[in-house]
Amino acid sequence: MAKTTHIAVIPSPGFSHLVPILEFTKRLVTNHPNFHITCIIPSLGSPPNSSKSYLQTIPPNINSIFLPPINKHDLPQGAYPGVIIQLTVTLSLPSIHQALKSLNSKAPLVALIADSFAFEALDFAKEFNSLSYLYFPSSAMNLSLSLHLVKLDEEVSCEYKDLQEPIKLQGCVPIHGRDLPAPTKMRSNDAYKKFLQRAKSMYFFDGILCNSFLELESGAIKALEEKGHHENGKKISIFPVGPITQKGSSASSNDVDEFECLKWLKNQPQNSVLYVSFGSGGTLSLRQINELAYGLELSDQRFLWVLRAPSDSVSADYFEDANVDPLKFLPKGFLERTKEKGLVLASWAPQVEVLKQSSVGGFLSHCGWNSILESIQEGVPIVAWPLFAEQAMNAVMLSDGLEVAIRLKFEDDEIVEKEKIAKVVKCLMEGEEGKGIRERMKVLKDGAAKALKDDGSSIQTLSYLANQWENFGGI
Ligand SMILES: O=c1ccn([C@@H]2O[C@H](COP(=O)(O)OP(=O)(O)O[C@H]3O[C@H](CO)[C@@H](O)[C@H](O)[C@H]3O)[C@@H](O)[C@H]2O)c(=O)[nH]1
Repeated sequence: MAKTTHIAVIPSPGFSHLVPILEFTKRLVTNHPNFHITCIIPSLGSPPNSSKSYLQTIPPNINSIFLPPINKHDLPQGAYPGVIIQLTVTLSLPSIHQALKSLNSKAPLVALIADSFAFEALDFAKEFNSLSYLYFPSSAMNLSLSLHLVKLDEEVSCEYKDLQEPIKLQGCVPIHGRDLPAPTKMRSNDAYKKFLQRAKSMYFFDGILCNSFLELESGAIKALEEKGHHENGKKISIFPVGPITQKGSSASSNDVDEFECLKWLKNQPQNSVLYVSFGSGGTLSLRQINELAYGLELSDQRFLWVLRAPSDSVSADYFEDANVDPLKFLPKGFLERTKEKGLVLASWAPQVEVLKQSSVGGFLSHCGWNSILESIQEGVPIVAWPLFAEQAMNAVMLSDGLEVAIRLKFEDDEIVEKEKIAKVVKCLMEGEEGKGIRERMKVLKDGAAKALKDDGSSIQTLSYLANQWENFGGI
C-alpha cells in the first residue's frame, strides 16, 4: 500500500483566493488519493454567502481547520481589499503556527502550500523540515512582473505610471506603467512594500504553483522556467497547474433567481447574450451604472447583468453581502424597457453555469483571473473592463497579446459613456472583429482542455510534484 503523504494548505480569505487553492487541493486528492491534506483556513468576520456555501463543498477526504476570525475593527477601515486580506492572514499567523505544530506532531508534514496572500506562513516550513510552495492564483505574466519589480524598484525612481516606455517582460506583451497591478500605483504605500517583500521571498520557496497553463502563456512560462534566476544564482521553480476553476457554481442566498436565470438563458438563441459581471466584489459608481444601463439598452443586444450596490453608496462593502436591493439604483423604467432582452440579477450569478450556456456569446468582465479562466474554458469572448488589482494587466494580455478581448475601459477614473459601451458590445457580439475573437477563443478553449487531459501539461506537472512529495525524505 502506498504510504500517506501529509500536506498542509493555507488559503487566504476572500472568495476568489479561497476557491482556486481549494479546487487545487481537490484535484490533488482526486488524482492522488494517498495524500492526506489539511486546509488551515483564516477568516475575516462572518464570510459572505458565496464563501460559506463554497466551504460546504469541501469533500470529507480533505481536513479543514477554521481559524478564529479576525476582528474587522482590527483592520484599517476602507482599505484596498488586497490589504485587508493580507492583514487578515498576517494577524492569523500565530494560530496558523499553532495548527501546523499540532498537525506536524501527529504526522510529519511533507509540504506547506500557501496562497499568495499567505506567503508569510511559509516561513514555518523550516521549523517542520517541510517543503514550501506558493500557490499563485494568477497569471504567469503577473508572476514575471512581480519578480521583475525587485530589479525595477532598484533602478527606477519615479512612480511606475510615469514611465515613458512600456515594461517588456520576456515572453509577455509589453505593458505600460499605468496598467500595472494596484499595489504598485504608489510606491510609498504599505501595500507596495508587501508586494515587493513577497516577490523577494519567492526565490526562497521550493516552488511556485501558478494557475495558468502552457497553451495560454507559453512565452511567459518558458521565460520563467529558463531565466527565473536571482542574482545569487538561486532558481525559481514554477509549476503551471491550471486552469483551476470551480467545477460547479456556488450559490449565494438567492438560489431561486440564480436558477431562473439559467432557465432564461436556455431559451435564448445561440451566442446572443452578453453576460456582465465584475467578479466577487467589484462594483461601479452610480453614474457608471447608469451609463452602462443606457449603453446596454442602446446596443440592442440580449444581456444578463449581475448588479451590485454602487461603490459610492453606503451599502457597498467588498467583503459583505449588501443589505439593499441593487436594482433600485438602475435608471427609471430600465427594467421595464429591456424586459424582452435582458435580465438583471442582484449581486450574484452561478457564473460557471452561466458561461456554459450556448446562448452566452460574450462576457463583459472586470478581468479577474478566475473569470478569465472560466471564460476561456467555455470559449466565451471578452469585453475587458478592468477595475482594480492586476485586472488592467490581464486586460492588456487579453486584448493586445492574445487578441481574445476588446478593451473598453482604460483609465482608473474614466466614466465610460453609453455610446462607446454600445459600440464595443455590438462589435463583439455581431461584428467582424468579434468573429475573429471568437475563433481565437476557441483555440484557447481547446488548449485548456488539452492541458487537463491525463497526459496534458498541467496534469503531468501535478503528477511530477506529487511524485516529488511522495518521495521526500525531509530537509
Ligand atoms: O456573480 C458572481 C460573481 C463571481 N462569481 C465567481 O467569483 C469568482 C470571481 O473571481 P475573479 O474573476 O478572479 O474576480 P475577483 O473576485 O475580483 O478576484 C480577485 O482575485 C483574483 C485572483 O487573484 C484577481 O485576479 C482579481 O483581480 C481580484 O479582484 C469567479 O470564480 C466567478 O465564477 C460567481 O460565481 N458569481
